[in-house]
Amino acid sequence: MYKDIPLEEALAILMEYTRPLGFDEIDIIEALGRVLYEDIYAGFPLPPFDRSPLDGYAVRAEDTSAASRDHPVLLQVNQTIYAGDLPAGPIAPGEAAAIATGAPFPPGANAVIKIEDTKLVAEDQVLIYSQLKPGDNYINKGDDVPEGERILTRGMLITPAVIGLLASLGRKTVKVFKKPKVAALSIGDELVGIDEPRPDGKIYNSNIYAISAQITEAGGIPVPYRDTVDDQNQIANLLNTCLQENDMVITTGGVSVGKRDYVKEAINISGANTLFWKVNIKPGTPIVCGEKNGRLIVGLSGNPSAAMITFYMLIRPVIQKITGLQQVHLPNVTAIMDEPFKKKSKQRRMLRAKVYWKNGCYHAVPSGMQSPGALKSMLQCNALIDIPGGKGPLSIGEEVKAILLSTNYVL
Ligand SMILES: Nc1nc2c(c(=O)[nH]1)N[C@H]1C(S)=C(S)[C@@H](COP(=O)(O)OP(=O)(O)OC[C@H]3O[C@@H](n4cnc5c(N)ncnc54)[C@H](O)[C@@H]3O)O[C@H]1N2
Ligand code: MOO
Repeated sequence: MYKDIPLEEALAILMEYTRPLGFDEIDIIEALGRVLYEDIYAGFPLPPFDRSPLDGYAVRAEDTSAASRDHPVLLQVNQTIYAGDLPAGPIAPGEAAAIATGAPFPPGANAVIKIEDTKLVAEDQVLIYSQLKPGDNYINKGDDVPEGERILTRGMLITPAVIGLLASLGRKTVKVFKKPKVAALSIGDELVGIDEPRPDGKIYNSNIYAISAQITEAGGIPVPYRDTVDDQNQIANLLNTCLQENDMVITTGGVSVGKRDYVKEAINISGANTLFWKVNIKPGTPIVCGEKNGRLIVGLSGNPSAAMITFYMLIRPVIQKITGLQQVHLPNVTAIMDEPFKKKSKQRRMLRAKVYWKNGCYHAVPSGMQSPGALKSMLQCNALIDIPGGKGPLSIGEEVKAILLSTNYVL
């Protein structure tokens, strides 16, 4: 078992035990936010035929070479092509085809003049008021996506644009990585459920809800369990149930050095192998991690903000890797402190902060009280300022590294 290890080392250990789970085939309409399991190749070009980008007339550009505002050219309209139609036939010299946006080009035409630069003078005669070059307003088949191109790749997050492309290629269903089931359980004699009365000295179990929401946000399926009291055998039994029924287990509370902090012992009793205890990061230091049959148990601090922050740094990338996502690391930016942070910190600290864009660069302010049990400061927190151990206090104007948790408030 490793003890007091750097954050990056803890993450590397967790990642080592993390594998994707296979795939589900689902309707594309259900696929937003899932991760592509398959590479997608274009079975046909997009657009699938040469087409007009405008409502107007398809012409031979050569026929318009003498056209101007004062001396329009008269062409014979030999057909009308609407979107969804096929051309009735080619156009010959001196002819034009009325054409709608998205309609296929007739053979012989090599440009489109927009309707505003023409005037219909009889049912089948049109005046052309400007010159065109071959290829003007002409969309070739495959201009957007050539046939055979690998347009989407395994491991990509499915966005609305991905869904649009799948539909353009006629895909009704798509293979996506399976979501992991992640057990969430909270440990502590002081906890009561939100549907129960709260006697003095007790607190509502908020972690189970916040952590479940973070599991969902990371792409997993949260499976909340009833909270459990500080009893090592009960915790161990519950851990084993959770391990059997889920792909991973997250607990909060009972990981420190108190007499009744039993999660470390319970991991042992459950038959899991302890991988590490304590990570060099404030808040959330006493995090513990075990593994049994390739499934991870991660015990986070009971302190609500500490649990959420260590979740962002250590659990989110793990769940995202199980969901098959290629890009799991949070982006970071350099920001300028707009308020001081007065504490010097022995350990590396993740300071809850609000980052925003001002005068051409990022700025940051602490987002409130930094005590590990204070939750309100997570409300406006869109970033964690990564302060190395031994550094601080931070003064106004100082440059810091800010790890972005979301783009809320950033712009
Ligand atoms: N003597 C020492 N004491 C502590 C140390 C230490 O090194 N020496 N470490 C401190 C640090 S750092 C942390 S972090 C906490 C971690 O404590 P635990 O993970 O054992 O958590 P608990 O003691 O069970 O709870 C801490 C705090 O959070 C509240 N809590 C717990 N569960 C929930 C929940 N589900 N929902 C809402 N709030 C919860 C709990 O009531 C406590 O107030 O230990 C320090 N102590
Ligand atoms: O590591 Mo703890 O969450 O700071 O008090």
